[in-house]
Amino acid sequence: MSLCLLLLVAVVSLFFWLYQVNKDYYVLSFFAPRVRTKDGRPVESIVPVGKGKTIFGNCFDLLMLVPAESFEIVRQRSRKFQSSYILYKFSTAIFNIIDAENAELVLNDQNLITKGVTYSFLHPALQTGLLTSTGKQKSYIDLHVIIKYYNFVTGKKWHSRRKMLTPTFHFNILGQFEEIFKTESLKFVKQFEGQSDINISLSELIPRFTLNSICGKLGLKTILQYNYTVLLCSTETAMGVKLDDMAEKGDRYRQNFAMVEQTFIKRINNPFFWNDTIYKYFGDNNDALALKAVHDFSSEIIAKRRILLKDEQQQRKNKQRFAMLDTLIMAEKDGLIDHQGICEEVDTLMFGGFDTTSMAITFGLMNMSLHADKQELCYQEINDCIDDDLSNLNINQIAKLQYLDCVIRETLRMFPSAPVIGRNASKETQLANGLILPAGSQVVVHVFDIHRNTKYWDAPNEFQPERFLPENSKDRHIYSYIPFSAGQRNCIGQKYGMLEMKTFFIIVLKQFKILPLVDPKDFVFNTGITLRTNNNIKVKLVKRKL
Ligand code: HEM
Repeated sequence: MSLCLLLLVAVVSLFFWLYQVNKDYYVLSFFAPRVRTKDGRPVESIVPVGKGKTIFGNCFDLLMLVPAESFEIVRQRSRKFQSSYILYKFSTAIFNIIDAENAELVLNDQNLITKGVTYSFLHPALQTGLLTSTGKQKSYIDLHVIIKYYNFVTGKKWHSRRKMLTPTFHFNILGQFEEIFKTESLKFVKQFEGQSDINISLSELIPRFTLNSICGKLGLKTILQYNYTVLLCSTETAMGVKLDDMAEKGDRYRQNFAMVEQTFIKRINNPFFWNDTIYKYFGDNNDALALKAVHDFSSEIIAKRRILLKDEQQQRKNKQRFAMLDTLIMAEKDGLIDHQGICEEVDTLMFGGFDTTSMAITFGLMNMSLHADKQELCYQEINDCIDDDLSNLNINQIAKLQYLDCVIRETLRMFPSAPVIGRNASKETQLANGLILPAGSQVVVHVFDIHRNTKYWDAPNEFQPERFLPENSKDRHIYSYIPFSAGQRNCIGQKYGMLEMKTFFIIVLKQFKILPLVDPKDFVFNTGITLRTNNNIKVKLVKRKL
């Protein structure tokens, strides 16, 4: 009897303790520390808190979903809440941002420059290069969870790498790379020589162009000279000249990176797999071979560039090209970076540089195909500014193409290559809206939703490049448009990417009219590292009469 009483007291005490603890921690969501407010108001008076599918908060909302379903669920939440919102997932509070005001707060907060916990899923592929690093790495097991956070304290590593690489993206330096973009774009159109019209699969062809361009920027122009294989959508027949050894490796690199991305998505959707150890033993992680292939490709690039650089240094009188990889190799000589560091930056720049621009070019060509009138405006503007022999195709002339700029911007608004940006609150962070995010909270900026938020954009699903004309953008919140992110961790390659895309469009539009072959209404988007669709995006190129 007395034992029963004792047990009852113990159970009641336990429940009472859990009840008390639950005020500060979402107990059933594996003790997620709760977001608080500065003045003690309920959090819900500032932002809504999403109810989960189970009693475990939002832990299992995305479990077992395919990437297309998880992409749609996130969009549904935005439509439902119509404002930024909080979720509780597996011992973490997640502040989801879908408005410009909160995006501004977060992207400019010094406490929020550390990347989100999910970026650590990219560490096997990219290690801690510029995109994923912040500073000195310290991992710890939170008392009440088994999630490993990457809490970067000093910011030293990221700062020094950013400082090292920023000069290679300087506007004056970019001008020198215009030649690579021009050469690669001309190679792209040359493969269609002699054909009056052709259906092409952009999803296949464009990534080859952008991977080749970034390898050029890394300093590999001379070893990645190859002809493209033309993939005819109708027959899927490979036509053209045999790819050389390096080109095949480039294709394999892309395929292998796609496998690495699959792992990333699997881990995002299943909170148990956020823990490296659990994933190692219970996840079907069969991406070791893919990772090896990805790293072998970049290692080969580095090794080849080391040899080329040695030869070039002996030959060249004055430094003409400031290749990115050269900068890293030089810094290695000065003891500022080691071979491992060079590898992680090369992996990061290749990853950051080819997939983002290839998605933007793909959607850009598709948009032009669907809007003949806008395409014609671009074509007229290009003809007015750029001579047919491309002799004046340079950075200054390109800067005059205002409408083309609007078309690219509008494409990146509708289809942001990086649809999500994630941050980790390295310590307790108070936001100007009154919210207090506990240390370890995750912040997810949904760029896709901000770009389609009706608060800033009329008819957001319509392609209207004119929105970006200066007279139409002056009253718009700056953070309502953040395809390249903003603040300290903004995209280092944005000017490079814009120049590459513009050069490509100029050369393609000068020679071809672009006709539609797909309807975006049929598109099914997927959760991914970059914006993904299940659909093969195609257009028809019709030779212009000169
Ligand atoms: C359409 C083209 C591009 C888009 C839309 C884009 C978008 C972005 C975004 C949104 C971020 C922030 C990511 C985050 O905070 O998680 C970012 C960062 C970054 N991007 Fe880009 N990017 C593009 C092109 C490029 C190119 C061409 C390169 C390299 C040649 C590049 C290299 C990087 C790097 C290294 C970072 C990390 C910067 C840092 O944290 O200091 N990106 N990019």
